[in-house]
Amino acid sequence: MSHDVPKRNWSYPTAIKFGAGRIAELADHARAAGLGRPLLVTDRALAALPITAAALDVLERAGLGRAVFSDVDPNPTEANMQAGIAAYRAGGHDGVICFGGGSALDLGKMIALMAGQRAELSVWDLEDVDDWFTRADADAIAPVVAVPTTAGTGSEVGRAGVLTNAATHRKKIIFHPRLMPAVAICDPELTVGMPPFVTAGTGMDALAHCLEAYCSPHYHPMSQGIALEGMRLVFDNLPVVYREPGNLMARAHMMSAAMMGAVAFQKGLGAIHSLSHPVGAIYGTHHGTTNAVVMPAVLDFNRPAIEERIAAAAAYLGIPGGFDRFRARVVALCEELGIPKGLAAMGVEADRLDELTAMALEDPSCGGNPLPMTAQNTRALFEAAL
Ligand SMILES: NC(=O)c1ccc[n+]([C@@H]2O[C@H](COP(=O)([O-])OP(=O)(O)OC[C@H]3O[C@@H](n4cnc5c(N)ncnc54)[C@H](O)[C@@H]3O)[C@@H](O)[C@H]2O)c1
Ligand SMILES: [Fe+2]
Repeated sequence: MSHDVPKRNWSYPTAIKFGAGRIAELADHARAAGLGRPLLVTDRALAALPITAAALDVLERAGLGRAVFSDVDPNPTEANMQAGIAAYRAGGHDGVICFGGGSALDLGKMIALMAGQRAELSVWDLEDVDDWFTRADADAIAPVVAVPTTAGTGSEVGRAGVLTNAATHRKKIIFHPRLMPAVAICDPELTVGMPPFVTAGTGMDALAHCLEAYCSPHYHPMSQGIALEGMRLVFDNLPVVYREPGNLMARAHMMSAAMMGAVAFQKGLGAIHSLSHPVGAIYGTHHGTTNAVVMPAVLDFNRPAIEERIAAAAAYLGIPGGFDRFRARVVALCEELGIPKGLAAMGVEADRLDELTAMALEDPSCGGNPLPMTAQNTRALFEAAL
């Protein structure tokens, strides 16, 4: 019966240097990854913070310079990428240090991916569809060192970046197997200064990755286990870091949960992400916060397909009472974290739901949802989440 065994491509993460204070090792790991003239890519707000100056000091003391590119928007765009490529080429750099949240990490990865490619290749030709990545010259991809300062996207252990096409208002997942950072430096001290709403939203992104991976129907038992334990880490630690920003152990657990979510979601994402991507592309809302807002409605939507599976998760997580209590726990967590009560509270307009529905159905995350998504049920889902 060997023909019943599914064919799958699994890939597991990069080297991870985990622990408080490990940013002090940045120059050593950058050199080991082959970087002699790195460009540190971060965003404008982070560029002004002491954690960034301290990281640059480490590089400078080791003779690696302190070149920075910080023209990065939240939900970064192709224009950000082109400006970054120009800075990379002008500085004669030989690799990228991605320093920040998902926006800076992804944009840094896009610069590393595209700076050495032939001029005719558009980044949109490398969308995560079929084997489009083969259009890129793999040997031209610059090495990347990733330093997350949020605990949510897990981009530091992933092979993709999310880029917004400002012309079409589409958020696209750009993928290449060689885009995996050579090393990720995960220092929980870097996440302590996140504003509370960023702590909340990014932590809910990690939960969304674990939850969607766990519920996805695809066969991937390793991801299944990782997603379940990732959910436990979020439920146990996200309220703690929100209340006590300086709790380093809880911050460390959230960094682990973020990476576990990203490792797990190679199993698949689902309706949470397919709804959230168009909302983020049109309204510029924070990704993880948007995921949290739609999460209860998506749980209800998928209930017929996931009720038993969620009951099993609830039992593992110490939430007695099956699906209903699990859902109630998600809602209570959102309330505790001050997550907006619906998409309307984030500025989403009812008269744009048809457009958002069409965009959600184009999003590749749909494919991992436990139930098929149609124009009718997706529009109804948006209404429920409004
Ligand atoms: N590559 C992936 O697999 C993947 C997965 C999920 C999401 N994403 C993408 O990542 C982006 C979101 O990333 P994010 O949620 O990490 O937010 P973000 O990178 O947009 O950062 C949010 C805000 O927090 C600030 N900030 C970050 N770290 C800080 C710190 N330590 N102290 C103070 N301020 C800090 C930033 O300056 C920014 O203003 C979206 O574009 C999303 O689509 C990517
Ligand atoms: Fe996400």
